[in-house]
Amino acid sequence: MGEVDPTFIQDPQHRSNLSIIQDEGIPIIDLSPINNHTDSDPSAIEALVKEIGSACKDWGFFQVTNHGVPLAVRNRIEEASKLFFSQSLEEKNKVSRNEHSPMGYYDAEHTKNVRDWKEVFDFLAKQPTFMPVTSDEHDHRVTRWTNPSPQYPPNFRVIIEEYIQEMEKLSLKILELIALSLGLEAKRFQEFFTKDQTTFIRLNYYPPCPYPRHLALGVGPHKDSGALTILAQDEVGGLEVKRKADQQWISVKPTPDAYIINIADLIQVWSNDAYESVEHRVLVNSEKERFSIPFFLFPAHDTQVRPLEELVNEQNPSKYRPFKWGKFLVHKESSNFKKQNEENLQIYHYKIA
Ligand SMILES: O=C(O)CCC(=O)C(=O)O
Ligand SMILES: [Fe+2]
Repeated sequence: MGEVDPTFIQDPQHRSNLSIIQDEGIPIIDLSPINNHTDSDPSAIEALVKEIGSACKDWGFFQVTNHGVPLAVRNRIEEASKLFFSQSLEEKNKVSRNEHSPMGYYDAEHTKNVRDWKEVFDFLAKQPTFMPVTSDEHDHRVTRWTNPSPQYPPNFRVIIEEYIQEMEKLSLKILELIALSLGLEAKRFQEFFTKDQTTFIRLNYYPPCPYPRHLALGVGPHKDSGALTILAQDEVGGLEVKRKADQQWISVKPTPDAYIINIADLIQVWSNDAYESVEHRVLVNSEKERFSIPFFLFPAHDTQVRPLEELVNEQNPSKYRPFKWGKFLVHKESSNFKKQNEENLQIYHYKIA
């Protein structure tokens, strides 16, 4: 092993404990009641909504099976991702992210000021995507983000776009179930995603890590921004979720062809804290490389975010001041590079004391 690069070293409080807890883990939810169109039995849907509600409340994380996403579409993007990352650094850097275009390849992402042991390739769902230039409320300038055009592997863009379409469909179905579980109309969240979404997809590649496992992390502890995340992980494992019941890190066992869903910051605010965005992280592996693909469902930059009026009343007043999604995101991204002791600082920033 060579010398340890200090930029990868986690603070002692964030280092991974070597004894991994394997319990039954996050709930696995069968979505066949909504995908089985010939007999959509109302009582089966009701039971499903209950299951989703409990999973959101107790864990903020769950896996779904029988989700309707064709396995071939997933196989194609997983294969393409492997081919892309297997290229030389010089080739990958031809589509690297830069100040003007934050999409594309990047190998130096930091979570809370510590470098992650990973490489990523980011790709927008909508092109162009509009974003505020700064987080300053009085700065009304908006910039256009576009996608890079990787030459290898062949049809990379088409394969990614096909996968994004499937993720969009699945995310809307899950949002309907979440809305129903909160006692809202099924399509309540739809309006936030009909126009100018800022959604993007990330291909993650975690190379084998030569450092002692407790020193570095694939991704440091964090909560996801946006409404929800749909994650495809391969069979290697390494994702851990902080269990709400006792704050223990619990590993998320890979389940073939399942997707992992997690509640992100906006559902926390929309639901006025009924459902919370949960911390998670990724361990490094000394022998095996690992691939994962998160789809981050984000609304339009000018979406005004606040607890939904149906969910606030005198007994349960709004816990957040309204804020603009794009400003929040730009603020959060910029502070990812600063040292922070408090998780999810930006949401607290809008919290009414
Ligand atoms: O790779 C994983 O399993 C999770 C990655 C993650 O949490 C993220 O990219 O936000
Ligand atoms: Fe994440």
